[in-house]
Amino acid sequence: MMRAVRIKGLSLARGERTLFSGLDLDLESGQAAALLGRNGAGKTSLLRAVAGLLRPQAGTIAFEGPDGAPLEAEIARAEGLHLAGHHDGLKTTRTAWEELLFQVQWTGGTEASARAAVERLDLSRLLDLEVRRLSAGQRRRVSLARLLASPRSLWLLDEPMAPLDAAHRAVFGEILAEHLAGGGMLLAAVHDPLPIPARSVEVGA
Ligand SMILES: Nc1ncnc2c1ncn2[C@@H]1O[C@H](COP(=O)(O)OP(=O)(O)OP(=O)(O)O)[C@@H](O)[C@H]1O
Repeated sequence: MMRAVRIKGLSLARGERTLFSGLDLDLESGQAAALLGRNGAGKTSLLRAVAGLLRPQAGTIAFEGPDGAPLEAEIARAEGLHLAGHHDGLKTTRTAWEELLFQVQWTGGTEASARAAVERLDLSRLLDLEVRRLSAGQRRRVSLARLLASPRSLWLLDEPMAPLDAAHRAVFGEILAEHLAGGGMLLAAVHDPLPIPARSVEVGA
């Protein structure tokens, strides 16, 4: 199980432009960090770099298991983290249930865990609808259900609450608190405060 992420001296660039450099961030089991910064500062890019989808210009991103044992980055990423972004990666022509089940099974969860997540995120009435017919908030709840249904230590979330209504923000806050209490970690790009205690990390120049 992943117990820590250590980012040292990280620089990221898009095209010719350096977004930020020299970023250090340690995240350990049970901790949350809120990535703050203006539009275009590089918060999404940082999440993608941690997920292994964007190669750093400089610096390192390392993952640790129990007792500080280093984890091989490729395995840590494949088995230890979830990335949920703006583009939620849901296939729009599948029904909500087909898509959720596919994603949950792909990431190591079970049908039973998917059903439990459906209950928790109040998705039962939406399951037969094609993803393209869901509202932004409903779609986001489908993608958050995946996090619940296939347990992974590190959640990388890009403005997770933006499309959620007040009631579902409250549920989401409880889910985050449980994830951290169970030893999980959270790195979230946000413009509004997270509904749980989190360290603030300013991204960008
Ligand atoms: N595929 C890409 N190719 C080139 N530039 C990109 C690409 N994706 C993003 N960028 C640029 O990288 C910069 C950082 O984008 P990023 O999405 O990481 O910012 P952000 O801090 O998450 O912003 P926001 O608060 O608006 O979500 C932006 O200027 C953006 O235009």
